[in-house]
Amino acid sequence: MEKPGIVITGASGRMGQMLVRTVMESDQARLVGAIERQVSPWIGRDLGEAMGGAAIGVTVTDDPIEAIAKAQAVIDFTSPAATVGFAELAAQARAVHVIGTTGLEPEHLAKIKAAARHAPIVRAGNMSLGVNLLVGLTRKVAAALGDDWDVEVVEAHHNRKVDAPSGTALMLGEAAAEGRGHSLDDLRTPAREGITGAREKGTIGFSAIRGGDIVGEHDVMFASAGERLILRHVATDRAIFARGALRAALWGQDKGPGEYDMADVLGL
Ligand SMILES: NC(=O)C1=CN([C@@H]2O[C@H](COP(=O)(O)OP(=O)(O)OC[C@H]3O[C@@H](n4cnc5c(N)ncnc54)[C@H](O)[C@@H]3O)[C@@H](O)[C@H]2O)C=CC1
Ligand SMILES: O=C(O)C1=N[C@H](C(=O)O)C[C@H](O)C1
Repeated sequence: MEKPGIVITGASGRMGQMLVRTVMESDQARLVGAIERQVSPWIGRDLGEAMGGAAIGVTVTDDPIEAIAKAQAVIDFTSPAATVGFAELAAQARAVHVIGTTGLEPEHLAKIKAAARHAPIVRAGNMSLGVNLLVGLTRKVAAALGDDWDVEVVEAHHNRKVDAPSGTALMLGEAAAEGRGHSLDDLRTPAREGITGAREKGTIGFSAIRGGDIVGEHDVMFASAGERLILRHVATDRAIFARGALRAALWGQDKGPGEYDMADVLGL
């Protein structure tokens, strides 16, 4: 059987380039397309050459309809508005859509849900094995410790990141809330600034650091009187996200329409 053909969106981005390398090195998938924005200087160029290497016979395009029509999977780490458009096109092509994009608002999620009626969509704010294990640990620790343990999620990322809190921080916050039998919407504290008043018992707070080339660091802090428990994940290489995304694209090949996450892919 032919290996699944993969299209990478946002191919010139930090994750896009990492995904291209990961798919090219894989013996289980073929790279069949690379999409960028119309304004990108990479449009019309051979992808391998644009990345500073040898030609690979894939031309970067700003025509997602043509590129996605020949794909069995679309791996997409771009922006919320772009991702919604790609979800519709991947659904029309009955291709697996792997979404790593973060910063998605309820209106984007509603459109993604609609697209998932026609094809499988795997979406996660973090595609690494370590973070997805940490999500499960966070749920368990939050359930074991009562709400006299304050939960704070602290994340740090590079200075080009545009959304906060990170998608991972929100996954961890949601897991802590679930452990306490709530949804994050019930327990989330607004960002702190000025005279905020004392901390409300049982709530979940978020802090975001942006600087330099930090790949991604997340702490879930449980703070009580006299002690603190901190669960930590540190990403030092974007390859962990790209490997997870390719794994999701391959896993989705025999799945029916629907919304899935990395816990499904990893069997957690
Ligand atoms: N779920 C996960 O494991 C991870 C998620 N991310 C998320 O992935 C997203 C991208 O992150 P980076 O690669 O660091 O950003 P980036 O800014 O380096 O790359 C994004 C790329 O998407 C392209 N793009 C935007 N709109 C487009 C459109 N309409 N058509 C085609 N291309 C388009 C941009 O030109 C750019 O090249 C962010 O939301 C980030 O939070 C990043 C790392 C891991
Ligand atoms: O933008 C990034 O870089 C990352 N984004 C994801 C997030 O928002 O959590 C995953 C990872 O932390 C890197």
